[in-house]
Amino acid sequence: GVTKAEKADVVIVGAGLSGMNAAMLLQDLGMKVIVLDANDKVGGRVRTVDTPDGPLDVGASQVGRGYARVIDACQKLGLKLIPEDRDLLTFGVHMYDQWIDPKTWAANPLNLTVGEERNIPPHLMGSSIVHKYNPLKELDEWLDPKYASMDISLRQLMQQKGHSEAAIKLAEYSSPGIGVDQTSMLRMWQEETRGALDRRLGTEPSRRDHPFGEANDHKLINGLASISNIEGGTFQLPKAMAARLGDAVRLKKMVKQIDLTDKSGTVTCADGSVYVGRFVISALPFTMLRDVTINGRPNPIARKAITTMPYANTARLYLHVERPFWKDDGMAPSFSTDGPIGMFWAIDNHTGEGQHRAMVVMVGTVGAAIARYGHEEAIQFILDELARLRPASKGLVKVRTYKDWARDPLQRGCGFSLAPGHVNAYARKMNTPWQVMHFAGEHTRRIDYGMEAAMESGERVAIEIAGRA
Ligand SMILES: Cc1cc2nc3c(=O)[nH]c(=O)nc-3n(C[C@H](O)[C@H](O)[C@H](O)COP(=O)(O)OP(=O)(O)OC[C@H]3O[C@@H](n4cnc5c(N)ncnc54)[C@H](O)[C@@H]3O)c2cc1C
Repeated sequence: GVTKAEKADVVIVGAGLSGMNAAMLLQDLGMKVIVLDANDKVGGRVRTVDTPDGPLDVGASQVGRGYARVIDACQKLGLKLIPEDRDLLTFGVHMYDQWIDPKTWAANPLNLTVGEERNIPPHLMGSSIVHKYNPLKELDEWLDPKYASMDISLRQLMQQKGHSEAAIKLAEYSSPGIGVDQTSMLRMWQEETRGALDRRLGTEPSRRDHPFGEANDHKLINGLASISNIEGGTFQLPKAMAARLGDAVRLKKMVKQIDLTDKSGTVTCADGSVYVGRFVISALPFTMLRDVTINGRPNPIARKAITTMPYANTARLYLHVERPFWKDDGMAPSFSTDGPIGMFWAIDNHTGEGQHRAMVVMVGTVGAAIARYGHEEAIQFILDELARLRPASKGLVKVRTYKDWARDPLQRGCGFSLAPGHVNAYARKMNTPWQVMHFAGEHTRRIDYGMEAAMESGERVAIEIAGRA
């Protein structure tokens, strides 16, 4: 039969933080909104899983002290922020198939880097170089055309600055972003510059005793730790936002087609339901929007962004450690490796004794590579590799859950990236509305990152639409 279209002022596609923040703001302005999500739950990349160790965040978990919008939303919705209970134990380094002591690395014969490079621990080469040459001071400067010549890869930057091939090789395992060839420096520096802002909000540099040290400072400033979590798991936030939006949120609505004119947008779902809005907001990652048929006036910039924007992956195996096996083998509890499992994070329970949590964290090229394995196959592969590197861990680690975001059929990645050349090709213009369709989502950020970037983008589109309505 013929389906009658439901009408709204704004039809929002995607019930992640960005889509729902836009929806709440527009609803507050008296507009009728409908939010469509393909999943059977809201939240997108905010997801909490129940485990025998309690609620576990497999997506976003860390709330920075500078997350004004996230913190504000938590306060309004009655959610409690608690200091992050995650201290990473000391890191060892396994590279070239052996254990390396970062303290004696400068004199290690395996160290083929030259000059100053020799003093950089091998697993920090990428991030150190990115930091060293970051010219940005302001949060939105990465988009300033004066930096157009820096829309290049880390390999190109290192070659320009005269770094050794050995240093570039090391950076391959530790560069922020997807890899030394895949990510624009401007994209890496945007994230670095934003991260530095949070670090300046009260964390003393002297306390930064390891690369993730900023998460390690439990000192409260204005009642907030440097990193907080949402009590009960981060999913409490999208859950409370959805409750506030009430029946405006429609689940299991897989959007297939968007037809745009200058007056309205028509959104069609896989189940045949149709929604018409004076405005449409796309709050989908471009990995998903590229599967939606969009009919409208030709828009080469948006098409290029939607179809070519790369996405990084994060895959993590969450473990319960029965007994601290690092006391048996005498090695550093956590480690970084140039092999296929990337990083093992041993997470302190604040006593050093007894049971611990741990995570195998795979990002960058390692995160991309693991996505070729199915769920069970990946778990076995990771456990085998962990047991090979740390035989003492055998039998002492229990799997709590595994999440590979590239294999999530509604996400296909953990976060947007921009390839060398992409900032110049489309990033400065991609947020321009496409007729009545506006673009939200963490990938449309200007100044923020993580969940706060999703919230920032939801606020921006709500203001854009309020201005046109
Ligand atoms: C492993 C991991 C760790 C992270 N850690 C942190 C952290 O500690 N701190 C932090 O601040 N940020 C973190 N982030 C980033 C943060 O989760 C994201 O920036 C943010 O949640 C993105 O929100 P969004 O609204 O842009 O998109 P999403 O959350 O991706 O929302 C998009 C929605 O669209 C839906 N959808 C997809 N296709 C369709 C379709 N065709 N039709 C209808 N609906 C569709 C999806 O189901 C989803 O709900 C992390 C992310 C990951 C993956």
